[in-house]
Amino acid sequence: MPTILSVSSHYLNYLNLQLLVPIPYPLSPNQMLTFKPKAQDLVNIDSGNLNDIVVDVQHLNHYFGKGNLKKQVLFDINLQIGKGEIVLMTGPSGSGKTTLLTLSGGLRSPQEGSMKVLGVEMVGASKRKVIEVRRNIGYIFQAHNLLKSLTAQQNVQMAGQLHPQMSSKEIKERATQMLDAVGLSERKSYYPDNLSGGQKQRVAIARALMSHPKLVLADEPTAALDSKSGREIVEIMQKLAKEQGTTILMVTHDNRILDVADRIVHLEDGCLAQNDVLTVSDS
Ligand SMILES: Nc1ncnc2c1ncn2[C@@H]1O[C@H](COP(=O)(O)OP(=O)(O)OP(=O)(O)O)[C@@H](O)[C@H]1O
Repeated sequence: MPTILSVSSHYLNYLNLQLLVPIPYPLSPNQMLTFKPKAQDLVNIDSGNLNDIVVDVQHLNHYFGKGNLKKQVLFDINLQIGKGEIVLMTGPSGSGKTTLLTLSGGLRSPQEGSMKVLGVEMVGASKRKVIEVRRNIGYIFQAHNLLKSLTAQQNVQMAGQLHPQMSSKEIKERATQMLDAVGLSERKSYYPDNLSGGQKQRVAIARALMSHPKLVLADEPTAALDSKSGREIVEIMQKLAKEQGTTILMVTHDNRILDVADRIVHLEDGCLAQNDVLTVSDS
């Protein structure tokens, strides 16, 4: 009898997936998991709306808490991010970076002002619309959220399940291609526990970019890594994003990686410093 592994429902919700069968543990490296997107979520983004502005934030305010405990954490944010742009967001702890990132990713509902992501107004958007947007976004977090019971290859393949137009064969091929691109050709059948921190983060990048997302949101992806691995991670992200025309919004405290940005924006006490343009030298 195989042991039945319970997959966190939080994790599946995050991927907007529904588990069709219990997962026997451990899976053999070649085994393919069967998930399907929840039927009501099968709607596509109309990329005709995009006009090359991927994130368009106007006069956005955000509050936590209610009544006497209500506290404003974002103040009149205005930010436009174009197609293929790599924008780094810096700022002191508590300045609102993660809040702005999670709002941009449809992981939190914006309340006031306007926030268009991939052409969709997220203020007041239905759950269905939000899920539709999220399917076109790749997320990379400091905690890589890999499933321990799945190999590197299977973890990456899971992201392909969000896209019903991709056949199982295509999903497998694309996952292999992405793991090759992040330099993990020799580690595809490894489980996360047998990978280093940098290697796990590479798997997370391969997973985030697996289905050609239009937007990648990364929250301190190098925080847990030594400087060499951190550098490698952002360079891989930069290269893949430029090749695929993907937009990246990345929160970072890591001064050593600022040069990968096309633009740096700075948050201070919930306010965005505007026109903080980085001049990247070619030398
Ligand atoms: N769920 C929440 N409920 C209430 N307050 C929150 C919540 N999440 C964040 N905050 C508050 O909102 C403010 C901004 O937090 P946020 O996590 O966005 O900052 P940050 O710039 O990402 O910080 P760090 O660099 O430390 O991660 C902080 O004052 C924080 O305490």
